[in-house]
Amino acid sequence: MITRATVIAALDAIRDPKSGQGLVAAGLAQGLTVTEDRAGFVMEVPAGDTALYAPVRDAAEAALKAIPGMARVSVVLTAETAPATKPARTAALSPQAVEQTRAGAPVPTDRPAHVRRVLAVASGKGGVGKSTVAANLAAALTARGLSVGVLDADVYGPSMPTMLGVSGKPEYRDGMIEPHTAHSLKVMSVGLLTGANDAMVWRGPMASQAITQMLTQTRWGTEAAPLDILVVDLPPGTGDVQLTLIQKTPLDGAVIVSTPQEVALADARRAHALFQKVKVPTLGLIENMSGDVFGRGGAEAEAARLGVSFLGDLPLDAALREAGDAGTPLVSADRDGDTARRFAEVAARVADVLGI
Ligand SMILES: Nc1ncnc2c1ncn2[C@@H]1O[C@H](COP(=O)(O)OP(=O)(O)OP(=O)(O)O)[C@@H](O)[C@H]1O
Repeated sequence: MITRATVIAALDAIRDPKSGQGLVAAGLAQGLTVTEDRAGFVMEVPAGDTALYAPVRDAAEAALKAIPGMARVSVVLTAETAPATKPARTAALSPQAVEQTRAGAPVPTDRPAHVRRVLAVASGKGGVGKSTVAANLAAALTARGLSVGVLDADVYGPSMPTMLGVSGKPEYRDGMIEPHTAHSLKVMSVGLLTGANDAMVWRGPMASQAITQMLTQTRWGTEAAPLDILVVDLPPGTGDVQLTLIQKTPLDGAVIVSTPQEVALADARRAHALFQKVKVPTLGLIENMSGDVFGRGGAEAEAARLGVSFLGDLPLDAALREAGDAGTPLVSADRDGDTARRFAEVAARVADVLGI
């Protein structure tokens, strides 16, 4: 029988690199749950500090696994939503896009060519696993035999290059950007325009211009081989950047990812309100990190309150993070696993409501 005191002692033996205090004392073990043979918690750190804290998470995981009798450990490292003001950086935009970035220049809102459906994956709050869900949902849609693209529009922290294992500036050919292909997905990311490790935030007009360009000038499909669905990973939050993006992107629907906690659900409500404002249908809510640490069922109840569908829940599963860190979505790496099956159910509901 593992006691809470044993777990706290193990965690406090690990130092927060910033304050020098033990992890629990430093307030870095949120939602700490200890059951008979399991322990888990969430480490929420400021955006930009995730690289600093990744080894700390690994050390915490190792320390908990070393406790005799411990069967399962879940430590989730998440970043707070990026602050709104960060220095703007110059992105590698095409000459047309630079021209369109001028104040007052019209922004095209055309649909991307040869793409049947455009789906947004959104979250009101950062760090709830939106990108993980987007990558695995996309993989689950390909497993249904659909042709699928992923547009990583998360200007605050583009994670698709890492999660899908793609790198290198995309090529322009015949006036179009050639997307990368990985795990049968066509991939384009805001991170590929400047480099995946280049932490960067664009100002609103620059960001939405870059995304419009990636949306409409990428060769997602051809007349002979159209793309069935493009999954757009939006930046987390419900501010002006998100509003501008969803106004300028021709979306057929949105799914909102939330953890079961009230604070994330409140932000999910705001995200739904934002989509209502611009008349994009919310196809439903997805509960991520469902289970011991955060509880479960919060998103389903919230969906009922909002009058939208509940699309399914996804467990807190360290394998999801490990697969993402290694550049292969878990759904592709372990097709028959329990988590892949849960994603398949969500994908079936999404495909059904979009009529693909
Ligand atoms: N169901 C899960 N089980 C375990 N770990 C998860 C799960 N979902 C996401 N994670 C991990 O949580 C962290 C945050 O996930 P992710 O980057 O997908 O979140 P996000 O909401 O897109 O973040 P951001 O708001 O920063 O863009 C990552 O380390 C990811 O691997």
